[in-house]
Amino acid sequence: MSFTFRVDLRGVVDLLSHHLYATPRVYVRELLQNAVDAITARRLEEPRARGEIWFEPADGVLRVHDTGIGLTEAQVHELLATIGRSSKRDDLGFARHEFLGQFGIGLLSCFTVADEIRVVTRRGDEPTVLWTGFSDGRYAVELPERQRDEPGTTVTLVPRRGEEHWLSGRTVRELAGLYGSMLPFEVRVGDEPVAAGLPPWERDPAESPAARRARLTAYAREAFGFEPFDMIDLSAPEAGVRGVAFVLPAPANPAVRVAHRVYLKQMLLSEGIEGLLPPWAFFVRCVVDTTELRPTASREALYDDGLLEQVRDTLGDGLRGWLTRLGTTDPVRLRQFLEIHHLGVKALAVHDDEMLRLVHEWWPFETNVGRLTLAEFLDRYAVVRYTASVDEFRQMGSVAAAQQIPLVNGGYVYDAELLSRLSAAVPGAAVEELTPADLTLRLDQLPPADEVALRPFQALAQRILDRQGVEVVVRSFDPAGLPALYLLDGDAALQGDMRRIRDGSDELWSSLFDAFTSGPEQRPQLVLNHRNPLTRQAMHTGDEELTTYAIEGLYTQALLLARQPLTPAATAAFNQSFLGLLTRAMGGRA
Ligand SMILES: Nc1ncnc2c1ncn2[C@@H]1O[C@H](COP(=O)(O)OP(=O)(O)OP(=O)(O)O)[C@@H](O)[C@H]1O
Repeated sequence: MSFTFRVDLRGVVDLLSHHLYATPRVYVRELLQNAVDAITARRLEEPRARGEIWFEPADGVLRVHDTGIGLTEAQVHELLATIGRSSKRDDLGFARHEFLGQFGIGLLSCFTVADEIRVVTRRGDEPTVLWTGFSDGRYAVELPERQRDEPGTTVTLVPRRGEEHWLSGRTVRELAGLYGSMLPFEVRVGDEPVAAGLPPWERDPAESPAARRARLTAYAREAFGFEPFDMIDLSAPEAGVRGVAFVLPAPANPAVRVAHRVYLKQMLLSEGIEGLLPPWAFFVRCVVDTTELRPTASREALYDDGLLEQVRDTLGDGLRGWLTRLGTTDPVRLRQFLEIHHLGVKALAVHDDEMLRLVHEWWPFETNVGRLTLAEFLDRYAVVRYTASVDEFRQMGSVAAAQQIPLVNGGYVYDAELLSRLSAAVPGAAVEELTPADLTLRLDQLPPADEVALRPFQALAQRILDRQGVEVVVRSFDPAGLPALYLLDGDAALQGDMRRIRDGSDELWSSLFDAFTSGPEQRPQLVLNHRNPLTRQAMHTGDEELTTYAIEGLYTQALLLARQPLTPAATAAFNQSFLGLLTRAMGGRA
């Protein structure tokens, strides 16, 4: 046996009117949309019919009149009284292309602000019908004596107590202007038209480029609250999309979802539509009109279907094309743009060769020979050697420069990723990562006789720095003024962190961290510079206590130069060395 679901009307009305829509403001949009659809339907039968929508806030209620197709009594029963029934779907239940609505629930949004909705409607020469709906789910249908003079519909909202302000003249004017000012019909509130002139996506052949720029700049200021760095015309004919992207004048946070203004057949759907552009395009805000993309029932989002995906790609291509054109037509401006939005462009270049070539050509990287683009760097030095972290660059930059190794800082967001795939996008570009271990290999070894002579010293130094988990190496390198160099590569840093966490955690966690730290231990290195007179002196003091202070002092100084944090053990070493050396300098014993 089968049964039919029963529905608690009061619950459904409450759910649809209060929980589907983000704000009561949208009731004006839903009324406008019904009026627009009714006029469209009428014009399918009478192409020259007037298209007028008139909001009349008066006598404590709001009336909305339209010159649309109207409804017969039978249609009123069928369409207004059945939740989910709509005249805007075809026999197979698909949304009809020419209408804005499709779900058969929009009118219910009025219950967010009204307790009672009255619809007086007339279709052709049929009698006028009055439908009255209440928020508790009841409705009544009457054939009033007084006939409408013309076909069309008037919807009257009787406000709910406490919600009267939503129906005030001021609010209605603001909301009708927001949602309806671009509509190709005459929309009025009281006696005032709400039209806002030429929509931003339209072009007027008589308008000069400068005048258009000024018009669009004013629009961006008003709609988005900023003076755009530039504007880009957008078009995706497959979905009837036309629009303008405004480039933000200041860096945007890539983690914040970007929302755009989307119009459907010239009526504003929402100011907060996400997902219209690819995620990397966080440096623009758009206004677009579409004829084909479909909104979800709340109209706060677009259906994420194949068509939207295609539109995303097409609009993304448009933005990418603007960027590459800027590189050829106005490089200075492109540099200004990159100063502001390099993060967005780099995010894009991680997957996009064309954008990577743009970064290669135009974005100046930090290097140990000054700021240079990768193209300039390759031109001069033939190979791009880079460090994968800012710390490594800080540790190695000046020493590498002294060894005639030009070095790029690849430590900022996306840079190492971009550098590692540069040769795929730029044929012939040679790229190599330089690790601290590579650098140590490039520093001069001591002559064998010196090595042998220094063995006792090195063993002592190693014993002292074992407490710090550091390996001691002696090399001879420039600049001679640098006594010691602290080198820590990424893997060693990670392993060190893991070990510290392991040692400070309970049994369960420490056994888990053991799994990560069980490989051969990679220790940071302290490279003592044999070319430095002070370091050389420290190697030959013949006084174990003084050597200990000197090694601890050189170690902590190298740590600070590498901008590494001082661990408790390093701080203790620093204190001991400093105080010990002071005491000795003043002629005492520690
Ligand atoms: N001003 C109007 N003139 C003529 N018919 C109307 C008017 N307003 C509503 N209707 C009729 O009532 C039906 C239900 O309207 P409602 O706004 O609830 O849903 P919809 O517009 O069909 O779809 P959606 O939920 O997507 O807005 C419409 O399909 C339409 O046939």
